[in-house]
Amino acid sequence: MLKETHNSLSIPRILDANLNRAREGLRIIEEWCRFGLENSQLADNCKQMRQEIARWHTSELRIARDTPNDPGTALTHPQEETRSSIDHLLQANLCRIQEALRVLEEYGKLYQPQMGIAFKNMRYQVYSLESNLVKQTRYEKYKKSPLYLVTSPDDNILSIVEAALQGGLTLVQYRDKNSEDTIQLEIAQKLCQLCHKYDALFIMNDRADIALSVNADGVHLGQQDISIALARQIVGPNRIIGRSTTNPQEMAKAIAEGADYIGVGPVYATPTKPDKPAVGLDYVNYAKENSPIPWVAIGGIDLNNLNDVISAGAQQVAVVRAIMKADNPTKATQELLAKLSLK
Ligand SMILES: Cc1ncc(COP(=O)(O)OP(=O)(O)O)c(N)n1
Ligand SMILES: Cc1ncsc1CCOP(=O)(O)O
Ligand SMILES: [Mg+2]
Repeated sequence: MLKETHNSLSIPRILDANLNRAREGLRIIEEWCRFGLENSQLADNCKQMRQEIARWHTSELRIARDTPNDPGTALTHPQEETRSSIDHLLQANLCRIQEALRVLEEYGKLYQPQMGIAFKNMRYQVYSLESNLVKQTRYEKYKKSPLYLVTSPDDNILSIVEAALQGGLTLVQYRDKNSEDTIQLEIAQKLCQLCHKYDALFIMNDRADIALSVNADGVHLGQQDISIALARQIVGPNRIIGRSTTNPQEMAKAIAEGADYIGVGPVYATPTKPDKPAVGLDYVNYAKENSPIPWVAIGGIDLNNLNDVISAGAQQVAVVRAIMKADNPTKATQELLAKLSLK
């Protein structure tokens, strides 16, 4: 099977080690797809790839293994011993799989030409798996966030948002209708890093370009903002796109255009958006009955009326003043979350 010029055991050992590495990495990703995301299609993709790898892992390659004499077994990097989050764990293992597949592609060419081709194809499959996984992981996190903070301009914006994150907030939108682009970019960058430090999602209001440049998790667009199709071109396939809606027609259009979630409101009239009339609880109830995608109630919501919004069917709510103007944003967040968790 081996070409004459490569009849030592070096190449079978390289192939054996990397077949193992790729399989192990895929198994780690598969477990997250299955138990974390409960996504059987992604889990099945991983399984199919593991099975294909197993078919290449013949006894000829396995018997070349010589673990006691492998100088690499004792080598670990401190980064391999710490994983700060699921995202980090997934990233590290996807990287490991891709490296292993590249080794299999290159050294596989010396073993059997078809092996190089097979592992090149698999490398592309893993790129697309990675892309799906990033989106799904983000989207699951979005769906599990009952409370959504939309910011208002404040000199202490970072410390207010951090206080809310300490209270358990997992979803933040940066909304700033007046600052210059350079200021928005700087604040967005800082907020995005802060949110990610707390394992929370960061969404940029209005500006797909800023969302992309700061590596935000998504962008929120209103009826007057750019189209979802254009935003998708700008932010790519893996970021979340939200669209504001005030009635069933706007809801149907946003869904048809591919929004990942919709805003429903303003439920109550609000000084934060004074020119926008309230849509009332009937539209909240309509969303509960009719929206096939996640939706978030927004506008004038606070601790006093939250139960009414929940009773109308809301499972996710967005607030500005209830946190940004609270005396104690950590406590306000905890109180809002406590009510939402009783729903
Ligand atoms: C979650 C959420 N819902 C609605 C809005 C409002 O968006 P839009 O209608 O574009 O108005 P502005 O916020 O841009 O003034 C939102 N930002 N977030
Ligand atoms: C941005 C936005 N979109 C609809 S209502 C609203 C503002 C909500 O602010 P508040 O929670 O302070 O009423
Ligand atoms: Mg807008």
